[in-house]
Amino acid sequence: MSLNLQNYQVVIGGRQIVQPMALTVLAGEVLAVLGPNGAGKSTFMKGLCGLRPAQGQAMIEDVDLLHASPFVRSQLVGYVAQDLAHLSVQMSVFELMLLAQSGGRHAWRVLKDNFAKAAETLEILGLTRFANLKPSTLSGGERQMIALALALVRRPKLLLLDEPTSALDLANQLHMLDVVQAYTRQYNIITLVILHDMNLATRYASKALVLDRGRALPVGPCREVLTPDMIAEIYGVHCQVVDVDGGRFSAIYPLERRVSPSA
Ligand SMILES: Nc1ncnc2c1ncn2[C@@H]1O[C@H](COP(=O)(O)OP(=O)(O)OP(=O)(O)O)[C@@H](O)[C@H]1O
Repeated sequence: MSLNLQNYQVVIGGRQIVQPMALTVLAGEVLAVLGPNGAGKSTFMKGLCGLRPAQGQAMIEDVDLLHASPFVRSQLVGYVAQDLAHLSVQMSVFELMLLAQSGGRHAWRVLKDNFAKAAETLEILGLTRFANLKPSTLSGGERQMIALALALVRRPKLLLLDEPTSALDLANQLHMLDVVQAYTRQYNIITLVILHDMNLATRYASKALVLDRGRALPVGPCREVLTPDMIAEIYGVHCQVVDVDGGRFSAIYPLERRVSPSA
């Protein structure tokens, strides 16, 4: 299984937000999506799950996501948005975990295995203690973890995460991305994750896609893409890359801003 984008682009109100691009991501891979503020990362991702008017082709398992029905798309794609306002409902986390498995059907019945999947997913993420609480009573970071659980409980083939760690403390950033990486490998799915933190990207993603004003730079392994030269050119920041823990990790350390950022 793979995700194949051909001539994929997003135009909104006559403005080309994502320029025509091609991309292949293989099953079991985590692809980090990076780029400056306003580069088009969220729009790129929303186009794949039908929330923005994308053109071209986005094939997964012989289905073109751009022409699939919302129900078919919901069976294939799990999406965690940046804005989690939709979690402010008068339902408990466990009820939402059951609802998430309905795939958007109007006539919805709770199936026997829906309960087991909901409980198991909360357990994997260490969220069982929140099952009977309403998301509105949880912290921003806890809600981000719940949003991931709601995406995973539907066993997606394509997992799309828009800055999933933005509200998480250091331990939970690692916990969330450990789970995402392990889940991606274990279930052989495809994960695209928007991250601003390049160190998290190099640690958890096998490849990186950098968007610059809607234009996709060539995709490759994080260490080959996230170089000081690229960061200086695209972000206007002078960085040093250092090996950490005997080369097990590489860390990108910003030294100084070279030019004023555009956003
Ligand atoms: N619905 C919309 N209508 C018109 N323009 C939009 C819409 N959504 C996004 N844009 C524009 O598209 C550009 C890219 O926005 P997008 O949110 O995709 O960027 P991003 O890379 O995710 O940014 P950030 O890192 O700040 O979240 C911005 O200039 C934004 O104003």
